[in-house]
Amino acid sequence: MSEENACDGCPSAASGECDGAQADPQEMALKCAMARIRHKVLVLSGKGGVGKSTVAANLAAALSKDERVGLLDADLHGPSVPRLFNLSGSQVLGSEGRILPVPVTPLLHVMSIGFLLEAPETPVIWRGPRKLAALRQFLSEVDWDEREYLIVDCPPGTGDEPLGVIQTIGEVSGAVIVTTPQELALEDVRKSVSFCRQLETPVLGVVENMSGFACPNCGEVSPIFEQGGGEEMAQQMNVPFLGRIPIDPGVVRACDRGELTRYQQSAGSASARAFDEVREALKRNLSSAS
Ligand SMILES: Nc1ncnc2c1ncn2[C@@H]1O[C@H](COP(=O)(O)OP(=O)(O)OP(=O)(O)O)[C@@H](O)[C@H]1O
Repeated sequence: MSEENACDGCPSAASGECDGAQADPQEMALKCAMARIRHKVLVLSGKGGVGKSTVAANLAAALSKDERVGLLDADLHGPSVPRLFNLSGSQVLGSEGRILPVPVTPLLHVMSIGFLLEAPETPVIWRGPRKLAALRQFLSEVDWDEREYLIVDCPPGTGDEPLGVIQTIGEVSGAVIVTTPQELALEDVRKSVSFCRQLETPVLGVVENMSGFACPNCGEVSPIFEQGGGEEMAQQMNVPFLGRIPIDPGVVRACDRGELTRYQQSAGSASARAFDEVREALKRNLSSAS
Protein backbone atom coordinates (compact mmCIF):
# COMPACT_ATOMS: atom_id res chain seq x y z
CA MET A 1 0.00 0.00 0.00
CA SER A 2 1.37 3.40 -0.84
CA GLU A 3 2.40 5.54 2.11
CA GLU A 4 0.90 8.61 0.52
CA ASN A 5 -2.71 7.65 0.94
CA ALA A 6 -2.49 4.79 3.45
CA CYS A 7 -3.62 6.97 6.34
CA ASP A 8 -6.27 8.99 4.48
CA GLY A 9 -9.40 9.07 6.57
CA CYS A 10 -7.94 6.90 9.33
CA PRO A 11 -9.22 8.12 12.73
CA SER A 12 -6.00 7.02 14.48
CA ALA A 13 -3.87 9.08 12.11
CA ALA A 14 -6.20 12.07 12.39
CA SER A 15 -6.04 12.00 16.20
CA GLY A 16 -2.26 11.56 16.14
CA GLU A 17 -2.64 8.27 18.01
CA CYS A 18 -0.91 6.32 15.23
CA ASP A 19 2.29 7.36 13.56
CA GLY A 20 2.08 5.28 10.42
CA ALA A 21 5.65 6.09 9.44
CA GLN A 22 7.05 4.17 12.41
CA ALA A 23 5.06 0.96 12.11
CA ASP A 24 5.86 -1.96 9.84
CA PRO A 25 3.51 -2.03 6.83
CA GLN A 26 1.47 -5.02 8.01
CA GLU A 27 1.10 -3.60 11.52
CA MET A 28 0.07 -0.27 10.03
CA ALA A 29 -2.50 -1.82 7.70
CA LEU A 30 -3.98 -3.75 10.62
CA LYS A 31 -4.15 -0.67 12.82
CA CYS A 32 -5.77 1.38 10.07
CA ALA A 33 -8.35 -1.31 9.33
CA MET A 34 -9.23 -1.76 13.01
CA ALA A 35 -9.40 1.98 13.69
CA ARG A 36 -12.35 2.25 11.30
CA ILE A 37 -14.42 -0.14 13.41
CA ARG A 38 -16.21 1.18 16.49
CA HIS A 39 -16.88 -2.03 18.44
CA LYS A 40 -14.79 -5.18 18.03
CA VAL A 41 -16.56 -8.08 19.69
CA LEU A 42 -15.03 -11.56 19.99
CA VAL A 43 -17.27 -14.59 20.22
CA LEU A 44 -15.56 -17.32 22.25
CA SER A 45 -16.41 -20.73 23.60
CA GLY A 46 -14.48 -22.94 25.97
CA LYS A 47 -15.22 -25.99 23.83
CA GLY A 48 -16.34 -26.79 20.29
CA GLY A 49 -19.89 -27.54 19.20
CA VAL A 50 -21.78 -25.30 21.62
CA GLY A 51 -23.02 -23.07 18.79
CA LYS A 52 -20.36 -20.34 18.82
CA SER A 53 -20.50 -19.84 15.03
CA THR A 54 -24.30 -19.96 15.01
CA VAL A 55 -24.44 -17.30 17.73
CA ALA A 56 -21.77 -15.13 16.05
CA ALA A 57 -23.56 -15.25 12.69
CA ASN A 58 -27.04 -14.63 14.10
CA LEU A 59 -25.81 -11.84 16.34
CA ALA A 60 -24.12 -10.17 13.36
CA ALA A 61 -27.34 -10.57 11.33
CA ALA A 62 -29.43 -9.15 14.20
CA LEU A 63 -27.12 -6.13 14.61
CA SER A 64 -27.08 -5.50 10.86
CA LYS A 65 -30.83 -4.83 10.81
CA ASP A 66 -29.96 -1.17 11.28
CA GLU A 67 -26.18 -0.81 11.49
CA ARG A 68 -23.07 -1.54 9.43
CA VAL A 69 -21.64 -4.83 10.63
CA GLY A 70 -18.69 -7.02 9.68
CA LEU A 71 -18.51 -10.71 10.55
CA LEU A 72 -15.04 -12.22 10.58
CA ASP A 73 -14.68 -15.98 10.65
CA ALA A 74 -11.25 -16.48 12.21
CA ASP A 75 -11.68 -20.21 12.81
CA LEU A 76 -8.85 -21.62 10.69
CA HIS A 77 -9.86 -25.25 11.14
CA GLY A 78 -13.62 -25.06 10.94
CA PRO A 79 -14.60 -21.95 8.96
CA SER A 80 -18.41 -22.03 8.84
CA VAL A 81 -19.41 -18.56 7.64
CA PRO A 82 -19.32 -19.44 3.90
CA ARG A 83 -21.80 -22.27 4.55
CA LEU A 84 -23.99 -20.31 6.97
CA PHE A 85 -24.59 -17.59 4.37
CA ASN A 86 -24.61 -19.85 1.34
CA LEU A 87 -21.44 -18.20 0.05
CA SER A 88 -19.22 -21.24 -0.46
CA GLY A 89 -17.14 -20.78 -3.58
CA SER A 90 -17.51 -16.97 -3.53
CA GLN A 91 -14.62 -15.13 -5.09
CA VAL A 92 -13.09 -12.52 -2.85
CA LEU A 93 -12.15 -9.34 -4.64
CA GLY A 94 -9.30 -7.01 -3.95
CA SER A 95 -6.38 -5.11 -5.30
CA GLU A 96 -2.98 -3.94 -4.13
CA GLY A 97 -2.86 -6.49 -1.34
CA ARG A 98 -6.27 -5.53 0.06
CA ILE A 99 -9.18 -8.00 0.27
CA LEU A 100 -12.78 -6.85 0.21
CA PRO A 101 -15.27 -8.63 2.49
CA VAL A 102 -18.22 -10.31 0.80
CA PRO A 103 -21.55 -8.45 1.06
CA VAL A 104 -24.47 -10.53 2.37
CA THR A 105 -26.77 -7.49 2.58
CA PRO A 106 -25.89 -3.81 2.16
CA LEU A 107 -25.25 -3.60 5.92
CA LEU A 108 -23.68 -6.99 6.59
CA HIS A 109 -20.31 -7.90 5.07
CA VAL A 110 -18.46 -11.10 5.92
CA MET A 111 -14.98 -12.52 5.58
CA SER A 112 -13.77 -16.01 6.23
CA ILE A 113 -10.50 -17.77 5.80
CA GLY A 114 -12.74 -20.39 4.18
CA PHE A 115 -13.06 -18.12 1.10
CA LEU A 116 -9.34 -18.42 0.57
CA LEU A 117 -9.22 -22.21 0.70
CA GLU A 118 -9.39 -24.01 -2.61
CA ALA A 119 -12.28 -26.22 -1.58
CA PRO A 120 -14.49 -26.26 1.55
CA GLU A 121 -13.17 -29.70 2.46
CA THR A 122 -9.51 -28.59 2.28
CA PRO A 123 -8.10 -29.10 5.78
CA VAL A 124 -5.73 -26.47 7.14
CA ILE A 125 -2.66 -28.36 8.34
CA TRP A 126 -0.40 -25.59 9.54
CA ARG A 127 1.65 -25.55 12.69
CA GLY A 128 1.50 -22.81 15.33
CA PRO A 129 3.77 -20.03 13.97
CA ARG A 130 2.62 -20.48 10.38
CA LYS A 131 -1.01 -20.41 11.49
CA LEU A 132 -0.51 -17.21 13.42
CA ALA A 133 1.39 -15.58 10.55
CA ALA A 134 -1.42 -16.50 8.14
CA LEU A 135 -4.03 -15.13 10.53
CA ARG A 136 -2.10 -11.91 10.96
CA GLN A 137 -1.70 -11.43 7.23
CA PHE A 138 -5.37 -12.24 6.67
CA LEU A 139 -6.53 -9.78 9.37
CA SER A 140 -4.31 -6.98 8.10
CA GLU A 141 -5.40 -7.33 4.47
CA VAL A 142 -9.18 -7.26 4.87
CA ASP A 143 -10.57 -3.83 4.08
CA TRP A 144 -13.64 -3.43 6.33
CA ASP A 145 -14.17 0.25 5.72
CA GLU A 146 -16.25 2.06 8.38
CA ARG A 147 -18.26 -0.38 10.55
CA GLU A 148 -20.17 0.04 13.78
CA TYR A 149 -19.49 -3.57 14.78
CA LEU A 150 -17.02 -6.30 13.89
CA ILE A 151 -18.11 -9.67 15.24
CA VAL A 152 -15.22 -12.13 15.32
CA ASP A 153 -15.98 -15.85 15.37
CA CYS A 154 -12.86 -17.08 17.19
CA PRO A 155 -11.39 -20.59 17.16
CA PRO A 156 -12.80 -22.65 20.06
CA GLY A 157 -11.01 -23.19 23.35
CA THR A 158 -8.51 -21.17 25.32
CA GLY A 159 -5.32 -22.12 23.50
CA ASP A 160 -2.87 -20.48 21.11
CA GLU A 161 -5.39 -19.81 18.35
CA PRO A 162 -7.94 -17.62 20.16
CA LEU A 163 -4.96 -16.03 21.93
CA GLY A 164 -3.39 -15.26 18.54
CA VAL A 165 -6.63 -13.70 17.29
CA ILE A 166 -6.96 -11.46 20.36
CA GLN A 167 -3.33 -10.39 20.24
CA THR A 168 -3.48 -9.69 16.52
CA ILE A 169 -6.64 -7.58 16.64
CA GLY A 170 -5.19 -5.61 19.53
CA GLU A 171 -7.67 -3.49 21.42
CA VAL A 172 -11.03 -5.25 21.41
CA SER A 173 -14.25 -4.00 22.99
CA GLY A 174 -14.76 -7.33 24.70
CA ALA A 175 -15.86 -10.92 24.42
CA VAL A 176 -19.17 -12.76 24.31
CA ILE A 177 -18.86 -16.29 25.71
CA VAL A 178 -21.17 -18.97 24.38
CA THR A 179 -22.15 -21.97 26.46
CA THR A 180 -24.88 -24.58 26.70
CA PRO A 181 -26.73 -25.39 29.92
CA GLN A 182 -24.75 -28.63 30.43
CA GLU A 183 -22.27 -28.80 33.30
CA LEU A 184 -19.30 -29.78 31.11
CA ALA A 185 -19.72 -26.80 28.84
CA LEU A 186 -20.15 -24.56 31.86
CA GLU A 187 -16.87 -25.78 33.31
CA ASP A 188 -15.22 -24.73 30.04
CA VAL A 189 -16.86 -21.34 30.23
CA ARG A 190 -15.23 -20.70 33.59
CA LYS A 191 -11.91 -21.25 31.78
CA SER A 192 -12.94 -18.78 29.05
CA VAL A 193 -13.80 -16.13 31.65
CA SER A 194 -10.39 -16.63 33.33
CA PHE A 195 -8.72 -16.55 29.91
CA CYS A 196 -10.33 -13.16 29.15
CA ARG A 197 -9.34 -11.84 32.56
CA GLN A 198 -5.73 -12.85 32.07
CA LEU A 199 -5.71 -11.01 28.75
CA GLU A 200 -7.53 -8.01 30.24
CA THR A 201 -10.33 -8.48 27.72
CA PRO A 202 -13.68 -7.36 29.15
CA VAL A 203 -16.37 -10.05 29.22
CA LEU A 204 -19.43 -8.41 27.65
CA GLY A 205 -21.59 -11.34 28.61
CA VAL A 206 -22.50 -15.00 28.47
CA VAL A 207 -25.04 -16.48 26.04
CA GLU A 208 -26.73 -19.74 27.01
CA ASN A 209 -27.35 -21.46 23.68
CA MET A 210 -29.57 -24.50 23.09
CA SER A 211 -31.55 -23.56 26.17
CA GLY A 212 -34.99 -25.18 25.87
CA PHE A 213 -36.70 -26.26 22.66
CA ALA A 214 -38.66 -23.84 20.44
CA CYS A 215 -41.73 -25.55 18.94
CA PRO A 216 -41.60 -25.10 15.15
CA ASN A 217 -45.41 -24.67 15.05
CA CYS A 218 -46.34 -22.33 17.89
CA GLY A 219 -42.87 -21.01 18.84
CA GLU A 220 -43.38 -21.82 22.54
CA VAL A 221 -40.12 -22.70 24.30
CA SER A 222 -40.17 -25.88 26.44
CA PRO A 223 -37.39 -26.46 28.98
CA ILE A 224 -36.51 -30.00 27.84
CA PHE A 225 -33.25 -30.03 29.79
CA GLU A 226 -31.93 -28.07 32.74
CA GLN A 227 -31.94 -24.30 32.08
CA GLY A 228 -30.37 -21.34 33.77
CA GLY A 229 -26.88 -22.78 34.32
CA GLY A 230 -25.30 -20.09 32.15
CA GLU A 231 -27.02 -17.32 34.08
CA GLU A 232 -26.07 -18.82 37.43
CA MET A 233 -22.48 -19.28 36.32
CA ALA A 234 -22.36 -15.69 35.00
CA GLN A 235 -23.55 -14.49 38.42
CA GLN A 236 -20.96 -16.60 40.22
CA MET A 237 -18.18 -15.32 37.98
CA ASN A 238 -19.49 -11.77 38.24
CA VAL A 239 -19.92 -11.28 34.49
CA PRO A 240 -23.09 -10.13 32.68
CA PHE A 241 -25.64 -12.56 31.27
CA LEU A 242 -26.90 -11.67 27.78
CA GLY A 243 -29.72 -14.18 27.34
CA ARG A 244 -30.85 -17.65 26.27
CA ILE A 245 -31.26 -18.97 22.74
CA PRO A 246 -33.56 -21.99 22.39
CA ILE A 247 -32.88 -25.03 20.21
CA ASP A 248 -34.71 -23.99 17.07
CA PRO A 249 -34.97 -26.38 14.11
CA GLY A 250 -35.70 -23.30 11.97
CA VAL A 251 -32.22 -21.94 12.72
CA VAL A 252 -30.58 -25.17 11.55
CA ARG A 253 -32.68 -25.15 8.38
CA ALA A 254 -31.96 -21.48 7.71
CA CYS A 255 -28.22 -22.06 8.31
CA ASP A 256 -28.17 -25.14 6.08
CA ARG A 257 -29.89 -23.22 3.27
CA GLY A 258 -27.81 -20.09 3.76
CA GLU A 259 -30.98 -18.12 4.56
CA LEU A 260 -29.94 -16.86 7.93
CA THR A 261 -30.48 -13.14 7.31
CA ARG A 262 -33.98 -13.77 5.94
CA TYR A 263 -34.79 -15.94 8.97
CA GLN A 264 -33.54 -13.23 11.30
CA GLN A 265 -35.81 -10.67 9.64
CA SER A 266 -38.87 -12.89 10.21
CA ALA A 267 -39.71 -11.58 13.65
CA GLY A 268 -42.03 -14.53 14.29
CA SER A 269 -39.40 -17.09 15.27
CA ALA A 270 -38.53 -17.69 18.93
CA SER A 271 -34.79 -17.66 18.25
CA ALA A 272 -34.96 -14.44 16.18
CA ARG A 273 -36.68 -12.79 19.17
CA ALA A 274 -34.06 -14.27 21.51
CA PHE A 275 -31.22 -12.95 19.32
CA ASP A 276 -32.84 -9.50 19.29
CA GLU A 277 -32.83 -9.55 23.10
CA VAL A 278 -29.18 -10.63 23.19
CA ARG A 279 -28.36 -7.84 20.71
CA GLU A 280 -30.01 -5.22 22.93
CA ALA A 281 -28.25 -6.53 26.07
CA LEU A 282 -24.93 -6.48 24.22
CA LYS A 283 -25.48 -2.89 23.06
CA ARG A 284 -26.26 -1.82 26.63
CA ASN A 285 -23.11 -3.50 27.95
CA LEU A 286 -20.98 -1.98 25.20
CA SER A 287 -22.24 1.49 25.93
CA SER A 288 -21.74 1.11 29.68
CA ALA A 289 -18.23 -0.32 29.09
CA SER A 290 -17.15 2.63 26.89
N1 LIG B 1 -29.91 -22.59 18.93
C1 LIG B 1 -29.72 -23.62 18.11
N2 LIG B 1 -30.78 -24.34 17.66
C2 LIG B 1 -30.60 -25.42 16.86
N3 LIG B 1 -29.41 -25.83 16.42
C3 LIG B 1 -28.32 -25.16 16.80
C4 LIG B 1 -28.41 -24.01 17.67
N4 LIG B 1 -27.14 -23.55 17.88
C5 LIG B 1 -26.31 -24.34 17.17
N5 LIG B 1 -27.01 -25.29 16.53
C6 LIG B 1 -26.46 -26.37 15.66
O1 LIG B 1 -25.41 -27.03 16.38
C7 LIG B 1 -24.34 -27.37 15.50
C8 LIG B 1 -23.04 -26.77 16.03
O2 LIG B 1 -23.15 -25.37 15.95
P1 LIG B 1 -21.89 -24.44 15.57
O3 LIG B 1 -21.21 -24.93 14.35
O4 LIG B 1 -22.39 -23.05 15.60
O5 LIG B 1 -20.98 -24.73 16.85
P2 LIG B 1 -19.52 -24.20 17.17
O6 LIG B 1 -19.47 -24.03 18.64
O7 LIG B 1 -19.18 -23.01 16.35
O8 LIG B 1 -18.65 -25.41 16.72
P3 LIG B 1 -17.06 -25.39 16.43
O9 LIG B 1 -16.44 -24.78 17.61
O10 LIG B 1 -16.76 -26.86 16.28
O11 LIG B 1 -16.87 -24.58 15.19
C9 LIG B 1 -24.74 -26.85 14.11
O12 LIG B 1 -25.29 -27.91 13.38
C10 LIG B 1 -25.81 -25.80 14.42
O13 LIG B 1 -26.75 -25.66 13.35
